[in-house]
Amino acid sequence: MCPKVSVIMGSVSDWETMKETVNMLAQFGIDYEKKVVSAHRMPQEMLAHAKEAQSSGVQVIIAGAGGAAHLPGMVAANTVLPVIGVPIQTSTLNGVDSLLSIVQMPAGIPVATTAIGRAGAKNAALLAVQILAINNEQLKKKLEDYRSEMNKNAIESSDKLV
Ligand SMILES: Nc1c(C(=O)O)ncn1[C@@H]1O[C@H](COP(=O)(O)O)[C@@H](O)[C@H]1O
Repeated sequence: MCPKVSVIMGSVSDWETMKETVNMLAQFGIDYEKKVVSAHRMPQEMLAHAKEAQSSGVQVIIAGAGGAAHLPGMVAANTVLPVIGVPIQTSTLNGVDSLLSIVQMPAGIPVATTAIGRAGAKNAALLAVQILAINNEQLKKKLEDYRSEMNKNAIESSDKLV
C-alpha cells in the first residue's frame, strides 16, 4: 500500500513525540511512512521528499521539528500538499522556539501548526484523518465514533472525583 500520510521529523530525537502521530494514524487504519528528513542537515533529500510526495500518492505531510524548526515551512514551500507542523518541546526554550519558527509563515505558504509536544503530535494525526475523511464516509464514521468515545469518557470521569 502506498502511504497516504508522510510523517517526517528533523531528527531521531523527535521520535518520542512523533510516535504519538503514527500511533494515532494506525488507530484509524491509515497507511503512513515515517522518516528523518532535515532541511538543515539533509537539504537535497528534503527537497526531493517534498517534490516527490504527491506523485507517490501521499495526501498529507506531517512534519515535526524542534528549535529553529524550518522543516515544515521548507517542505510546504516545495509542495502543494497540505503540511501540518508539529513543534517539538525543547529543553532550552520549552518548544516556544519551535512553535514560533513553524507558525509564523509568510502569506502564500501555509503550514497548519499544532500545539507544542505530544498533544500536538496526536492532533496532527487527527487533523490529517479529518482531511482524508472529506471524501471518505468510512473514515468520517470512525472520527465520529472517536469523538463519542472521548465524550463518554469525559462525562464518566466525574465519577473519579472521590
Ligand atoms: N528543526 C530541525 C531541522 C530542520 O528544521 O530542518 N533539522 C533538525 N532539527 C531539529 O533539531 C533538533 C535537535 O536535533 P538533534 O537532537 O539531532 O541534535 C530536533 O528537534 C530536530 O527536529
